Amino acid sequence: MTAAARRLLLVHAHPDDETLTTGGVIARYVAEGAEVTVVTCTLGEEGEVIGDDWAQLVAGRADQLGGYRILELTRALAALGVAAPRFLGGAGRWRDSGMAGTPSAENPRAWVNANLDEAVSALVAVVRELRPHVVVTYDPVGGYGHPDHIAVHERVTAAVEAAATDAYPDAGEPWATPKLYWTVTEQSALRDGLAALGDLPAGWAAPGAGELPSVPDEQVTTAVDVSGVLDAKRTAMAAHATQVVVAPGGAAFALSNLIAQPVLAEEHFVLVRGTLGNVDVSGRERDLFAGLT
Ligand SMILES: CC(=O)N[C@H]1[C@@H](O[C@@H]2[C@H](O)[C@H](O)[C@@H](O)[C@H](O)[C@H]2O)O[C@H](CO)[C@@H](O)[C@@H]1O
Ligand SMILES: [Zn+2]
Repeated sequence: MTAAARRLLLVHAHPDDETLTTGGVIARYVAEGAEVTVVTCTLGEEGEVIGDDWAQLVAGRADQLGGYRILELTRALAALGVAAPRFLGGAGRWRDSGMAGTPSAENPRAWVNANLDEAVSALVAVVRELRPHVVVTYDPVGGYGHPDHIAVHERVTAAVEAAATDAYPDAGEPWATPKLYWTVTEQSALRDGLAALGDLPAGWAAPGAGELPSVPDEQVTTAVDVSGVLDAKRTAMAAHATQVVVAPGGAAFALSNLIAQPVLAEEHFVLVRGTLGNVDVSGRERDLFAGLT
């Protein structure tokens, strides 16, 4: 398969997720000529805001953060080489549900309250329109347990399966996606990345044991080298300025909780649909499109 023919679809919950866990593969595969589409399911309306400049945009005050995060996402995707954001159901269709246990999950427009059939059929239509060779989404716990991430995992999994059948006949011609992956953080990469961080910026803290999500190394099927595009990934992180701050020197980043996380030179995945392609001596693929002729 030529690089230009390769089609990758990534489905994420909020603006910033695409960069934080898959910004490297987005930039790498765009640079290699693949067709890369990022679909985001909410505008991130319930986010906190780093700094004072845009602090009054939050949900409990002007409630304009979602609109502003469209700009941040546009800038971040530009840094990764993707022309424009794409929101499931159109910008504003579903709202950020907030962290687990917060009242924002009561909002009828919240992603967690979406009509399941409507959400899955919208995802089926995207899959059948784009006919991706590879789809990437979250693992069953949504990475770190955010309700919106868990719902994205469940609905993307259902949609990839349904898209291959004659279900949702109004959503386009069936398409069997060859490979579906979960984006994950490998335990040893996180451990070693944290150990390599030098002094942290004032006010930052190192994570406690187990505070950051990761999976045992043996669960990782695919490790993609993104060392060549880390500057683009850092620029994209910085574009999400209300959500993410990159430490001087670029080795670490933090969200609004100022818990230090390493910027890793590999991004890790678990293949959950499809066949493992050519693997290296460690038994891992090094390419999401491995094995696709
Ligand atoms: C990476 C991600 O999914 N961010 C979400 C998350 O934001 C976190 C949340 O505000 C938490 O309370 C903070 O401690 C943490 O620092 C934030 O990253 O949840 C938000 C609300 O649903 C969402 O907008 C944001 O994109
Ligand atoms: Zn998120």
